Amino acid sequence: MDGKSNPGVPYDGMTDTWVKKHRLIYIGATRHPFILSIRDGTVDLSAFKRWLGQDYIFVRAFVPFVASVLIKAYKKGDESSGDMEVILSGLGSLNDEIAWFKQEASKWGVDLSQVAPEKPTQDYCGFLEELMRPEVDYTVAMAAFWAIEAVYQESFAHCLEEGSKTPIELQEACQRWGNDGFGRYCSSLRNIADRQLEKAASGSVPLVKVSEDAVSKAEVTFLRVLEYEVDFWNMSCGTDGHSAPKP
Ligand SMILES: Cc1ncc(CN)c(N)n1
Repeated sequence: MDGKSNPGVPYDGMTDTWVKKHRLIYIGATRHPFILSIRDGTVDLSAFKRWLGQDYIFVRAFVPFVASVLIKAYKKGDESSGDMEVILSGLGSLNDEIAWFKQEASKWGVDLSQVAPEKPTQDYCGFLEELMRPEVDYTVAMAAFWAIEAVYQESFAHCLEEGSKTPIELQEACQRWGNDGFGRYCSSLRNIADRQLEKAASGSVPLVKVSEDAVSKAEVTFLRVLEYEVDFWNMSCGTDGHSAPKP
């Protein structure tokens, strides 16, 4: 699972190997029919409103998860890595994101205080809780953090590409995650995850078993993130069997 088995072929990092290896599910998460419907302008606005309410609940749960990653970065004690600064900037953006959700909800007439979490939201938030445990390795938590942000970045950036017919009233939402600055932030998260994975894969001898474990756990965690993201989009579309659109 070290992704370096081809001598002579440029090595882009473990996360790149995973994206290539798990291409189908990665495409499933980043080119989901919900996103494609925004991009081609056919999106059902009740689906968008459902996504808005559920994602507000998710983002509130995501904040303590990111805080837990910050604690892990601090405990690692490598001040010169700059990891804490990157993660802190993420927490700052989440503060803006929560304010944006409130403003957007009032624009669309969604009463956030009345939104109850659907099953996929509950499950995804439960997964974040699991990842917050102190015994979860920093490498595993960072891989999850990068994957969660990257799915939104790639999905919403696709809705802003040339030729897309994203309705004007949804463009601001797409800009939030599809802008270049968010893209650079995701690259920083990816670099941290890749560096950690690289260290774990080449682990110092007495810790070899622990490190290899972290690498395989991180890959499984990456896949679980993609599955949760697909379920989340399915729920937004009303195609998950739990939340059929109200007539
Ligand atoms: C479900 C989900 N995944 C990712 C993100 C990006 N923070 C989000 N807001 N919601």
